[in-house]
Amino acid sequence: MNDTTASSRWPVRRIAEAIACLAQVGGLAPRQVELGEAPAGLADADPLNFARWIEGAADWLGVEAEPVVTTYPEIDGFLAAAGPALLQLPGEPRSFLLLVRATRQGLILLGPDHEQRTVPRAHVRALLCAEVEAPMLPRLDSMLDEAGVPRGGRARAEILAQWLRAATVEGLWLLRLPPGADLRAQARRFRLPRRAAGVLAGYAAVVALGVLSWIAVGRGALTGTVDHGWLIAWVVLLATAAALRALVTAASGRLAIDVGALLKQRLLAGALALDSQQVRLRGAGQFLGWVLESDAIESLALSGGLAGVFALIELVAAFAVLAASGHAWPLVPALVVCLAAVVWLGRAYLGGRRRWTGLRLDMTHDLVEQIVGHRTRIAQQAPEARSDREDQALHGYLDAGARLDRAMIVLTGLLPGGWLLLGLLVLGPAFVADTSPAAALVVAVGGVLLAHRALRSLVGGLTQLLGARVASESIAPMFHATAGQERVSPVLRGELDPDGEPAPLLDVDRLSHHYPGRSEPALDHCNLQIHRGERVLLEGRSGGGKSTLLSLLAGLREPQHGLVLLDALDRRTLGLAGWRQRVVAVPQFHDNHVMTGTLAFNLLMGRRWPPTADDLAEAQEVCEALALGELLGRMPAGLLQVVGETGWQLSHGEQSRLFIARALLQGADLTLLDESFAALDPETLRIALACVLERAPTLLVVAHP
Ligand SMILES: Nc1ncnc2c1ncn2[C@@H]1O[C@H](COP(=O)(O)OP(=O)(O)OP(=O)(O)O)[C@@H](O)[C@H]1O
Repeated sequence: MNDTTASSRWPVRRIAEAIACLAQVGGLAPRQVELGEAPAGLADADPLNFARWIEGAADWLGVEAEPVVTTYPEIDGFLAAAGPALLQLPGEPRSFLLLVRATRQGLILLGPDHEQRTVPRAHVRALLCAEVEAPMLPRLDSMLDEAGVPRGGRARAEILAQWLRAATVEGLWLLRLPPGADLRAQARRFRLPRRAAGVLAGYAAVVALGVLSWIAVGRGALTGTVDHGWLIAWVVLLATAAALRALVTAASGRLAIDVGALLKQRLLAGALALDSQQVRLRGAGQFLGWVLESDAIESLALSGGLAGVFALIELVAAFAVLAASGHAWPLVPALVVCLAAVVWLGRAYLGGRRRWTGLRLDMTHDLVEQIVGHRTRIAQQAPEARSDREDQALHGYLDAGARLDRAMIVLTGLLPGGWLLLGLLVLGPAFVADTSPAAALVVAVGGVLLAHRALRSLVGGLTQLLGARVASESIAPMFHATAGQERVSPVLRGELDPDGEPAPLLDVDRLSHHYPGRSEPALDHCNLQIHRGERVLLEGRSGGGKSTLLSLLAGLREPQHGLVLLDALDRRTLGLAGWRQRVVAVPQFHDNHVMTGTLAFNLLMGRRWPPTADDLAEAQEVCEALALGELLGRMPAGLLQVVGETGWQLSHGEQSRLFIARALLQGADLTLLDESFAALDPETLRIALACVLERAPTLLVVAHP
């Protein structure tokens, strides 16, 4: 390691400070909170817990540390584009480099003295890859020596890249703002305000050049001074306007893509942060409606927003031209009246759009519910009664759609056309009576035409913006779902284990839960203690509240009364993410899902994604221990086989074991299984139970005798 790189190395003891400094230097404006020195056990924590602590520490600072696993050949590309990023150096003791950003000269690293230094990218790359390369080097070097090829040449690098093309480099984290962060901060990070101002200034210049070119044409035509030089000047003006317009279009396109990405990220984060119980209560149909609306909001808001702002610029130009035309009265007041009409009609359009969207969402909801319950309907509902409700709903929807169309026609068709007619009528007498100089009339007509174009863009943009507003009203819960998320200071797993009398891992004290609308509580003053290493079987009558208890223990529901403590800490202290890392639940079969994706993703989604090579090896091992090895052998792509609705179909018992494997692989302290063995034959049950007993550190199983 050269001196500069060595002096940029951060020890694990100062990792919290390192993340905070890097976030600050990287423009992520971290929260000003004290993290102090890393916990004593962090240096020796296993990689999974170590990674979780880093991600938790970043979260506490209000930034996101996204783990990255790159392949050996991709590491150069990663270093060239990453930053701010945390790079863990291989080997013991654990240490880090903080990559601020890449430049042409090399990588800018932030050192422990808070100084930034530029080091060659190759140095950092060599350090990160040393461990992966080491086993290959003796064979490679002797091969090169035998062939008489110098060891330092390109051949060595090329052969290594070939040999190690599937090898992975781990221990890399990108620091960035979380998708749920304040939108203004995110916009600043992408320099959106500055770029938007640039686009607007560019468009204003395009409009100004357009007006200037018309002034030039008008002057030339009216004064009869159309010569070669004049023509060239006019062409130059037009060409400049065209080139500038192309630039503005490209810049606004890029701006729209970045704003769209920001919105999408926010909505996705919101969707993931929604309370799962609430989502369930609303039903899949309403959720689908939200997803459709969220798709609409992006395109409507972006195209409408830009069109609207461009139209405002054109309107300002139109007012200026009309004011200078000598016909400011009555053209300027007439244009103001037209704008007032736009506002008034816009309000009517907004009301119609709300009604129409509401009906559409209701119909989407109903349709999905009917698809879900289709077989039941066919079996139980009289055929003649089946379409009554749909007919009524469709009628209402079509009626609302027709009204909305009428409002749209008035707004987008009649209004701009009406203005054009009005403007020309106002100027008509002056034309006929020849009372006004020709130049003034030409300028006035130009102003009327410019205002007509502006009005057309304005109403077009306005209808799209109003559509986006209505869509955003319907998906507001999804958009704001990330707002109230708790932040908790990171706690390293095992750090709290007391040395003396072992406290219970789980301590439930007088826990009660009452479902709304139910006369009896599902749980009433329930007490339970589970110590580390214990295996508890929970039996009880159907409807006795076992699943409710498990959902409370797993953090899927908030306790209404009573306490649930884990290692003597409550959920608020550990945070929802911290709680769910420590307690994993396998809900009843009908509440669990196989995602359409690879088997590996389905197994490791609760542990870490993307997975490391060790994660994949452990997933394979757990599958074999659960008697899924034979199934894996049959799958052509093994762990990478796509499963789920459109993929490889799994039997009931295979799915149950996939859910168990997913839970075991999460590496939680407490595993909760809700009738997970119900679908297994006695032999498979014996194997699966043995695997669970061996691998789950502490276990609570709900089962019927
Ligand atoms: N989401 C819900 N809303 C309202 N009531 C609910 C809800 N979930 C469960 N309940 C009610 O709470 C009570 C306890 O249900 P729970 O599912 O916890 O029982 P259980 O012991 O797991 O039953 P089983 O052994 O049949 O799975 C039942 O009376 C049930 O009807």
